[in-house]
Amino acid sequence: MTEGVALRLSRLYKTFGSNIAVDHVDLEVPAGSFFGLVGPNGAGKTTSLSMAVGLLRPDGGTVTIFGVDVWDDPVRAKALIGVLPDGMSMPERLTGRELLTYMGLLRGIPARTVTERTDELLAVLELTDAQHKLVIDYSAGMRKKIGLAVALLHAPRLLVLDEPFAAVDPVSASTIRTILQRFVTSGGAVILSSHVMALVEQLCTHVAVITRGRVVAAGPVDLVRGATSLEEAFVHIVGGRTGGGEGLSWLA
Ligand SMILES: Nc1ncnc2c1ncn2[C@@H]1O[C@H](COP(=O)(O)OP(=O)(O)OP(=O)(O)O)[C@@H](O)[C@H]1O
Repeated sequence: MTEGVALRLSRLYKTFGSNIAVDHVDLEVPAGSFFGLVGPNGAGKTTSLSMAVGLLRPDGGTVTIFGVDVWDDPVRAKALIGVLPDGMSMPERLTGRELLTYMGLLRGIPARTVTERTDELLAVLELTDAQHKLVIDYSAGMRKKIGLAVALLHAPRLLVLDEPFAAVDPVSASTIRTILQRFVTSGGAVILSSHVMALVEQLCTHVAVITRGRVVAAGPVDLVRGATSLEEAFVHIVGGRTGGGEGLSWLA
């Protein structure tokens, strides 16, 4: 059933030289779900999400967004998604307001609607005071917030967010959480990557654990974590810790 699936990755595959970054990943993000993608550093999260949104061409497999193939019909697919990439490259020599206006007009949104939405997004994300400052002069957290505003501007049905809470202060994080929860409640779907298990546990309805390019567990959060916390389940699934207790004796 295509309508019930916001994002489907099928046998997604990507190599960089001899390194298999994404190894035949299958993933289904149900419409109306809040989906967390977790995994150790270098697991393949960013690579998977970049392919999912049409930023990086896969070596194999397919991606569909509400049934639209991202690589066969990118224009239709991209109208359905809002993207917050990791280490995003934005036109940084624009002010926050100019950036939103530019992106809105580029998306073909009528000018008056762009202005209304820009005002609202800047206010909700507490960026009104910084609206006339160049994005290049924004802090890391402010960049995340303006990036999120860009992702929301065209009222997408699926949000794909790479580490949306990294460098964001607790008050802003709480604002972003509320916005995302409202987005999901009103029928949208969100997939986000994060290293913060407590946040994924609290926010997400579904989670997938990816390690060495493979999905090793996926499903509703309650099922994946079982009777433990998500963090314990994660450590168990991903394969133990090195502990950090040995070595580095010169530090003592
Ligand atoms: N442009 C690239 N060129 C070469 N190798 C790459 C490139 N991008 C990613 N990789 C490799 O692909 C693998 C997956 O990287 P990816 O960035 O997807 O991991 P991640 O799960 O997002 O990690 P993190 O949590 O540290 O952000 C890693 O081994 C990485 O070194």
